[in-house]
Amino acid sequence: MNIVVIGTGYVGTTTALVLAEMGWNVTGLDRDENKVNLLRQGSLPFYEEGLEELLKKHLQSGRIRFTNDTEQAVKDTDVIFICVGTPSHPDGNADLRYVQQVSSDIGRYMDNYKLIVNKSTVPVGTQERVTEWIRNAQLVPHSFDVVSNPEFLREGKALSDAMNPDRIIIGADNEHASKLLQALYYSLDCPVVITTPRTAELVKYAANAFLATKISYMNELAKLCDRLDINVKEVAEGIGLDSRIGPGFLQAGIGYGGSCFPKDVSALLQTANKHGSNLTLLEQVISVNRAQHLHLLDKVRTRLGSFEGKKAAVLGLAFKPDTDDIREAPALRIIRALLDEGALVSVHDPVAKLPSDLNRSAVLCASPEQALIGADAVILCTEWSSYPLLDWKRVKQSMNQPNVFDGRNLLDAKLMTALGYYYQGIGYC
Ligand SMILES: NC(=O)c1ccc[n+]([C@@H]2O[C@H](COP(=O)([O-])OP(=O)(O)OC[C@H]3O[C@@H](n4cnc5c(N)ncnc54)[C@H](O)[C@@H]3O)[C@@H](O)[C@H]2O)c1
Ligand SMILES: O=c1ccn([C@@H]2O[C@H](COP(=O)(O)OP(=O)(O)O[C@H]3O[C@H](CO)[C@@H](O)[C@H](O)[C@H]3O)[C@@H](O)[C@H]2O)c(=O)[nH]1
Repeated sequence: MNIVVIGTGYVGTTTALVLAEMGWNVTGLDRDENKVNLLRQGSLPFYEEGLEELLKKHLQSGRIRFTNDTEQAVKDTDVIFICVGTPSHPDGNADLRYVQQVSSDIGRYMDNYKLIVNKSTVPVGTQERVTEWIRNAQLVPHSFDVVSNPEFLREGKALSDAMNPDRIIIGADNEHASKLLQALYYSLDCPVVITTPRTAELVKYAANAFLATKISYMNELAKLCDRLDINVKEVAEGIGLDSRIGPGFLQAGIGYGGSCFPKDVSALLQTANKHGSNLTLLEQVISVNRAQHLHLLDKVRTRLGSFEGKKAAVLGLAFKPDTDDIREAPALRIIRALLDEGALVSVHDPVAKLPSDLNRSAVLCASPEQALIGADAVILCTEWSSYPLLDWKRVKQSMNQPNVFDGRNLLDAKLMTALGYYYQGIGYC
């Protein structure tokens, strides 16, 4: 069986490699020639542990290839996975232009039956729209099925999440299509939920919105903990041991970012609004998240007085560790606020780079030690595992004032205080 995966971003590349690892012949298709060339040479267009080795392995085994020839790729295949981006419109609705474009391409070029599997995160009703877009673009009628099969991988853990999923959701409107997809996934050992396409589409948004709600809840609780002198990490441990709550996604911090939670929570709200339903809880989840970085900045301001002329060393740019993705990263909000208030900002991240609009106003340093020289405050924004290993005793000598504001509650508060730092986390840590 030949499979084409359209879109070679995080989801497409990971999906293509996992399918190749299962033994299928896979073609990765992207309209971005640079990405296709990089992948052909065995390099990833983004940072993700473990994927490059698998890419090299399957380029060699011949089970994976990359192309930007849509017509040929569609004609040569039996199964097509759609993994293109679904960014936000300014009003929060999902922008489906890439999904529409690939659907039209599929319709135009198909010459026999195809199973089309949508892995992009799309609003309820999109499976029906994709079906219509394909049908409208067909020059000669051919049969096809469109199945909704949302993806749940996390950046930084893409490979292990895709190889060992908690569940597979298959939203199909006929048994033939759902059986075909189940056969493709034969080697994955996890529960499979067979449902309608619309339910599958909602499951994806509902999962992300629920996880975002857990985070905003802990972030609000952390502010209360700061007033009560209670450690929010201990509260998280205490409630997380309740099997009905679970320990995951209870880490308070400077808010969630990334290419998924912010856009998906907004898109779900838009869906609710369009259908006359209120999801007021989610409105609060968003507003808590938008303001969460300000809580840390207030702590810095209280300590330093004003930011004018002060030097802040920001550790971590990426929206989470083990990725170079800076989309909606809380660190960027913090850097922009510091610069607006006259601070000098030095930044370190093991892999992420500054966006072009901050390239001149903030300084990206090659090491955390370099970023800390002359600093009045360290502001830790991403919990990279290398930061606790820094020689904090030594680097203190190079700072102007030994202040550490830990936006991810990563460092050991007692140790930092014993070393002579003024240390503040989120939620009396
Ligand atoms: N990033 C994640 O961790 C993640 C996890 C689960 C689900 N998702 C969802 O999966 C989808 C893809 O996310 P991503 O992060 O991989 O996106 P991405 O933006 O990193 O990659 C999308 C790719 O699609 C390509 N593309 C767009 N239009 C095309 C066309 N007409 N023909 C060929 N290629 C085309 C782009 O060039 C790009 O390389 C989104 O809907 C996202 O919400 C993402
Ligand atoms: O307890 C926590 C857990 C996470 N975060 C933050 O939440 C954001 C998202 O983290 P995470 O969910 O680990 O990363 P993503 O790669 O964005 O993955 C989410 O979004 C993907 C795209 O839809 C889904 O596939 C995944 O299941 C879902 O976890 C990051 O900024 C984290 O710092 C917290 O603040 N506290």
